[in-house]
Amino acid sequence: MNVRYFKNYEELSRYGADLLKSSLHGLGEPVLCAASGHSPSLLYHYFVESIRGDEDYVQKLKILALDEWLGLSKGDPNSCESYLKKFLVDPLKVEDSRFLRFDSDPKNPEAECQRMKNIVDDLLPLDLTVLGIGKNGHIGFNEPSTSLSPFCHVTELSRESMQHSMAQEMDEIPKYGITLGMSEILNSKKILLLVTGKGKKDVIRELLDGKITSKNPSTFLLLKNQTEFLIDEESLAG
Ligand SMILES: O=C(O)[C@H](O)[C@@H](O)[C@H](O)[C@H](O)COP(=O)(O)O
Repeated sequence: MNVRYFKNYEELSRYGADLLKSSLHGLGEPVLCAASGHSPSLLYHYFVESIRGDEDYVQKLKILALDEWLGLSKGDPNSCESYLKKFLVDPLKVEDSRFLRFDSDPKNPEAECQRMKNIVDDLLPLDLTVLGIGKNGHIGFNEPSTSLSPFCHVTELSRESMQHSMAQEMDEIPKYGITLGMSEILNSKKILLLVTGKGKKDVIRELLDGKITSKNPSTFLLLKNQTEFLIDEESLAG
C-alpha cells in the first residue's frame, strides 16, 4: 500500500500535481480521468500552472469526467462538467472533442451509460485517475452497498452525496448520479486517491485497516498496487 502523509491540503496538492505531471508526461495521448469536488481543486490548479506553456503536452491530453449529477440542466454551474471546465479544460484550452463527459440531463440515462461505457472501453486502460473520497467511503458515485457495479451506471445518491458541498448551491438536489464503475476505475494504470477534508476520519481508518468491503468502496483501491494514497494529516483528526 503506497501511503504518503502530508501536513496539510496545500502540501498534498503540490505533491499530487507533480506526480500527475510526471506520470502523464511523455505518453502519446494521455488520458486523465478526473474527479470533481474540493479534494482535487488545488492539485488541478498547480497542475495547470506547471504545464500551461507546454503546448505539445496539452494538445494531446484527454480529460475524462469521472461522474455527474443526474438531472442538472446543461451548463449548470454546479455540474461536474462545469467544474472540470473551470479547473482543467478552459485554463488548459483542451479542445472540446478531447473532453469526454456525461450528459447531466439525458433523455435516456441507461443509453447515456452505454455511450460513456463505449467511450471508456476505447480508452482503457486509463493512464491516470484522480479520486477524492466521500464521507461514506464512496469513490465517484460508487456508493456503499451490498454490491458494487463494474461499469458506467446510474446510482441512487447517498445522504452524504446529497449533502456534498457541490450540491449546496443547486436549486434542486439530484437524487441520482451517473458514474464510472469500479472495474473502469481500477482499470487505470495509476490512481491517486486524495484523502483530505473533514468528516472522513472513520472511513480513512477503515481503509488503512486494509480490509476490502463494499460498505466502503474506497477499500477496493487496495487491490491495485498502482494506487497512491495521499493523506492529509488534518483529515485524520476529524
Ligand atoms: O466529486 C466527485 O467527482 C466525486 O463524485 C466524489 O466522489 C468526491 O470525490 C467525494 O465526494 C469527495 O468530495 P470532496 O473532495 O469535495 O471532499
